[in-house]
Amino acid sequence: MASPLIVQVRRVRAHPEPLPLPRYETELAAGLDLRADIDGERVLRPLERMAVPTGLALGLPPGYEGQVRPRSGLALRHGVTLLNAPGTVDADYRGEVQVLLVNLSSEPFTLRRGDRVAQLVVAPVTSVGLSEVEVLDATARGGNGFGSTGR
Ligand SMILES: O=c1ccn([C@H]2C[C@H](O)[C@@H](COP(=O)(O)OP(=O)(O)OP(=O)(O)O)O2)c(=O)[nH]1
Repeated sequence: MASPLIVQVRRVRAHPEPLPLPRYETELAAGLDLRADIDGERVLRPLERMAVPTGLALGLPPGYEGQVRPRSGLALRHGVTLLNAPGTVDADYRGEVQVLLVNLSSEPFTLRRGDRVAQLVVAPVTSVGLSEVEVLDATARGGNGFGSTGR
């Protein structure tokens, strides 16, 4: 396999029981699991949201982004997902990565220290330049969208 892209990671606070660094849980997994760097427990009531600290800051190389994505198991089993999925971590962001969890179920959800709350996918970014025009090139679809092709 090609050598991996190296991404710098910094722990933003010390803790007597540090969490493991994110890792790929299977050989070809796309995402690195992000853990809740909280003390003890925190209950998310139905429809409550929370910026969950991960304890980590990243130094992504220029030309890359971090996508913070939901974990499907949490979503399916507990109705807990991300408000802003996918969250975007910019390559020039040096603050703590946070996970914007929301509890969309009708039951309280208990979050514990070290729980894996989201996954981080690092992806290349295409940076574009905009060219303003009066007329765009014609296509068969034109302005049709929003279900125009039927169900
Ligand atoms: O789920 C997320 C989304 C963003 N961020 C951090 C990294 C990102 O680089 C920064 C800004 O995010 P974004 O651009 O989405 O937020 P904004 O509301 O547009 O804020 P800003 O005006 O600071 O760009 O916040 C996270 O830690 N988690």
